[in-house]
Amino acid sequence: MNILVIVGTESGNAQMVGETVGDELARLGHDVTVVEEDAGDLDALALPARTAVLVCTSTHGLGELPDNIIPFADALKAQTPDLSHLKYGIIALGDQTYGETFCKAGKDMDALMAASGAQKRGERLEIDACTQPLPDEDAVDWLKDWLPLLEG
Ligand SMILES: Cc1cc2nc3c(=O)[nH]c(=O)nc-3n(C[C@H](O)[C@H](O)[C@H](O)COP(=O)(O)O)c2cc1C
Repeated sequence: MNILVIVGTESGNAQMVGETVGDELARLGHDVTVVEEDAGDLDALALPARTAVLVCTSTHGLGELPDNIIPFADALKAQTPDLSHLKYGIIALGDQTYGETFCKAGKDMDALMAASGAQKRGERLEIDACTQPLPDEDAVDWLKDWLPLLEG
């Protein structure tokens, strides 16, 4: 499958998770692209050619998107592309001690993908940095359950 991984990160954790997931997808024989910047140019993302998009983002500020994923979010809001052919999943990194804004960027990206018509597959993975020092392990476990859901 042709899978695009879009990373939102401030200090590298979600980047590590996105790259690990990308490596695993490639190892399994998928055609994978991991995008960590300049995702605001939707044409360059070749979305019509993709089977699925996996958004892997942390949350910063008080529930805000990391800077590097804001152009992608803004492009979705401004252009409202028809992504109804795409399946998507969300891996959200956060910290429970932030309370109400726990993993909010992941939740916001989830809503934006759904608003563009993309079809959600699986539950959003929410990784708590406080209790999970190895977020990439959780992500690879989650990926094993997510991939079969893309078949249908
Ligand atoms: C300044 C700051 C603000 C944060 N705000 C939130 C937040 O509102 N909600 C949340 O769930 N996590 C929050 N976090 C936790 C990060 O999302 C978490 O540490 C994550 O692993 C960082 O991933 P990154 O290195 O990819 O940016 C915040 C972390 C920092 C340093």
